[in-house]
Amino acid sequence: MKLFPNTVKGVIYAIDEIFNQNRYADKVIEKTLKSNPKWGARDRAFVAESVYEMVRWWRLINEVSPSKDLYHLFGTYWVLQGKGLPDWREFKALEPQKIKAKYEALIGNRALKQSIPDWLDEMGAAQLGEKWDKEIDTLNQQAEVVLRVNTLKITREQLAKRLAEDGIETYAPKGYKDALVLGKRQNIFKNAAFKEGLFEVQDASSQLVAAALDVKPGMRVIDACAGSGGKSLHLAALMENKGRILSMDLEGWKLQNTKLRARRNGISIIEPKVIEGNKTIKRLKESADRVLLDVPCSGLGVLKRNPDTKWKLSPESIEKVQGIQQEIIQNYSSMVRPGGILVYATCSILPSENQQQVQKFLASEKGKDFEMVEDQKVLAQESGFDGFYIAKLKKKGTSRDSIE
Ligand SMILES: C[S@@+](CC[C@H](N)C(=O)[O-])C[C@H]1O[C@@H](n2cnc3c(N)ncnc32)[C@H](O)[C@@H]1O
Repeated sequence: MKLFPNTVKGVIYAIDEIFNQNRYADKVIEKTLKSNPKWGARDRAFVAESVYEMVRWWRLINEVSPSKDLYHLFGTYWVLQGKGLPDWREFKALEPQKIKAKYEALIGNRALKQSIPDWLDEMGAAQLGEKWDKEIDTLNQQAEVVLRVNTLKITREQLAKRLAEDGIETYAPKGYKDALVLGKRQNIFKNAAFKEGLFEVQDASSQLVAAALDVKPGMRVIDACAGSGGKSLHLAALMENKGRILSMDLEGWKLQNTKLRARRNGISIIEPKVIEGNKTIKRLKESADRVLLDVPCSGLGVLKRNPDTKWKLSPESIEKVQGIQQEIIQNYSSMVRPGGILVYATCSILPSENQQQVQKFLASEKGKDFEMVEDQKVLAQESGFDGFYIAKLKKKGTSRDSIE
């Protein structure tokens, strides 16, 4: 593959913004692509992919590169990809053989070779034991692009056919009834089928969350950490757009996105509600047949698509989010009616954010009203998709599902 000075310059600019100005990788890439409208599809793909991969392998590249010069770091990344360097002045000081030898000498140092902080390697090994080695290796691979078919508007077969007519090949992964995986990475948001609300982009593991709630048309459902509404939209489709979904979050701007997405999806049963403290929760006591707690988490299960997470996390930030998770399950579980179902989910692979939180809740005063139905510990190495945790709990008492 040939390198071009202007796109490499774009990559260097983006890396500088991310690591020296502390900006988010996805936002920086979006801005870089926007300010270079003349780049073609291949140039854009090259820039986006190179930036994400350099972010992913940042620690390793820095270890192996002869200096911190951004062109040297890019060149080192390029050599580690097994590619040849052009005869540019910026790459003169780089010796590919030396770079490769330095890389080979890292054998046995997992944190460096997998390009993660030491503390994360220690935490992963302590919590996942022998599964950690393969898990971090899998989480360092590129994510596939997965669509969730909006079954309110189209079937999976029909959507696959429609996309194939546009030259977009997909396959239907086994065990995920509404999912389609793209054969090749591309910007699918540009496709007319997206604008018509025929699908959303949502990882296959994430699609297991709404499915775990076992919703029926007509139910009253609360999605208490709804964010921009990924799971709310899925729930609405499973409910055939009948019943009521209260999509709640602390952040109003995220719920605005939920509203826009619901409109595109042809959904009318979603009602956004900003949480204004405990009184909002208290007012909804025992009001829902189903409550989803898709709680904030470390995001360690989705490192494939958000590689910069590992540079932003710390042991302290993980401990802090664990406190919030326990607070949410303790307080928000009160909204489930007797006989109803509570689902606790994270996109983390750490037991301390997952089963240990649920066990702590079940052993507490408020948890005494609940029993575990089942939980799914979805590791990336086993699923082939993101890492997730999904626990389904039932509130004791007689079920009186409010199907209208
Ligand atoms: C994992 S994200 C949710 C993703 C979303 N469910 C989706 O499928 O797109 C967690 C969300 O919890 C929200 N959050 C954080 N603390 C909260 C709290 N105490 N109560 C409710 N929501 C909270 C965050 O704003 C964030 O949107």
